[in-house]
Amino acid sequence: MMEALGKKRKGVETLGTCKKNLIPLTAVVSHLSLEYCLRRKKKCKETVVTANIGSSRSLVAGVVTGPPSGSACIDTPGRGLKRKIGCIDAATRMGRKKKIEQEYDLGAVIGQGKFGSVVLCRSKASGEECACKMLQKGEEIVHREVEIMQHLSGHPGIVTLKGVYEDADSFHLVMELCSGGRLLDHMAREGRYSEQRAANLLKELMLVISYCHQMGVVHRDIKPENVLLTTSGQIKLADFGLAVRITDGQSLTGIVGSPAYIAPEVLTGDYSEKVDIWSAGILLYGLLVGVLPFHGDSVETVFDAIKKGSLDFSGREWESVSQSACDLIARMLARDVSVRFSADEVLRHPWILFYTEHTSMTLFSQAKMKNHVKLTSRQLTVGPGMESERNKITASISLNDDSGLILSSSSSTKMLEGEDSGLVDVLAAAISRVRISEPKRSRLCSPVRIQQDCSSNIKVNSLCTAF
Ligand SMILES: Nc1ncnc2c1ncn2[C@@H]1O[C@H](COP(=O)(O)OP(=O)(O)OP(=O)(O)O)[C@@H](O)[C@H]1O
Repeated sequence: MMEALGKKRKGVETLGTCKKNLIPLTAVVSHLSLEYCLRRKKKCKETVVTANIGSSRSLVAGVVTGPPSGSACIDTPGRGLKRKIGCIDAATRMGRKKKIEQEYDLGAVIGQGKFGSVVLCRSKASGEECACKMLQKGEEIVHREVEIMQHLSGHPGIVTLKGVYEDADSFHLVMELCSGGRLLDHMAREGRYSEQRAANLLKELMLVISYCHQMGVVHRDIKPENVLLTTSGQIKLADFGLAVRITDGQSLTGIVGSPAYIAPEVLTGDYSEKVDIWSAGILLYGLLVGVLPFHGDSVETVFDAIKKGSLDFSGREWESVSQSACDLIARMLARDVSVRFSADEVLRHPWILFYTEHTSMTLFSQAKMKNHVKLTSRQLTVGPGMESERNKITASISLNDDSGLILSSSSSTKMLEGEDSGLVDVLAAAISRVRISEPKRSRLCSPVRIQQDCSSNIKVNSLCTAF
């Protein structure tokens, strides 16, 4: 298994040019390595900015952000690296007594980051296979990455950090293994995603992003390279090397991220957690059409496109994409941050609800099969203006006493044979007219306690008290 995975990853890395119908990897990969330059050059010494929070002023720096109020992690700019290393000491007291080699067998390289490699490893005690990220000492960023992974640990959509080991030259971060590879590689292999698949994937991702934001963490590097998959296909957000903690109303500065996915406000000044929504919007765009909206030959031209380029959904590649999907992308890629959707707003968008809510999909399938579904009493009729421009469809939506959406539709045969986007638009628009209650936190984000084996040094959901 260890060898097989190592070989698989090696193969994946060669996917630079693609066969017919596959997405060229370069079309979605963030090949311009901005964060590398910045990490090297600045070692994350981001600008310290001040922001008004109610009556108090708060200092925020990229590396030493203030924690959410009430959190145990309190730091102020000026505390040194030694203080931060205390965090790792506390988290890995047991692990540091032993070298990683005493507890794990190290195997093949399964990934290459810019600051070290990721290898397969197997617990000597339990036989469990994990991934081990090896980072050279001297990168302040390690401490923040560890602290944030601990802070977020326990959510099923986040790679669990199982332990941190240290030797003279490097840190070893032992993480749960995501054998399914990177989302980027799936996109390159499989080509454009269907709307249903993209919506389900985006929903999973947005649940994780929503959780991060609720926990006061901005990831700042959302991209398909950092979305890993398990063997069962569940997504796991990885690489918190650029993540930072933030409180409501605080703003961040410092140009970090991967150029093609960077939000415009990152380039011009203060920014907030909404940068993650922008990056996820770019990812959704890539999932649906296989290219990214803002690209260029150099970092500068990419940044120019991000600042000035407009979204264009009129190309051939968009013909089969529903207007509702385009609407969501436009809301996620709104340059005006005040109107850009939050993670929870994305999750409540009709396009997401349509493809991911059980009632909607059941009805959609029934509509496709029978071309006519009628199930209920209390009718909520889609108005006469709801006829799709692309497909001749009429539909009526009803809401039964159990709040299940009910559809009565008729549509052209042509649409049912292949072009579903019109029906999607009609239903999504209808769904948007139904009052959708505020999602309960438990529904949006239900962190589960991950069982960790006894070799783990990290307590689930423990907060680092050293910051
Ligand atoms: N838990 C894991 N399970 C399986 N593979 C992993 C895991 N973590 C990382 N990898 C692999 O290692 C690669 C590099 O990991 P990661 O992104 O964390 O490193 P990095 O140095 O921060 O990378 P980047 O260049 O994106 O900044 C990933 O793209 C992935 O292929």
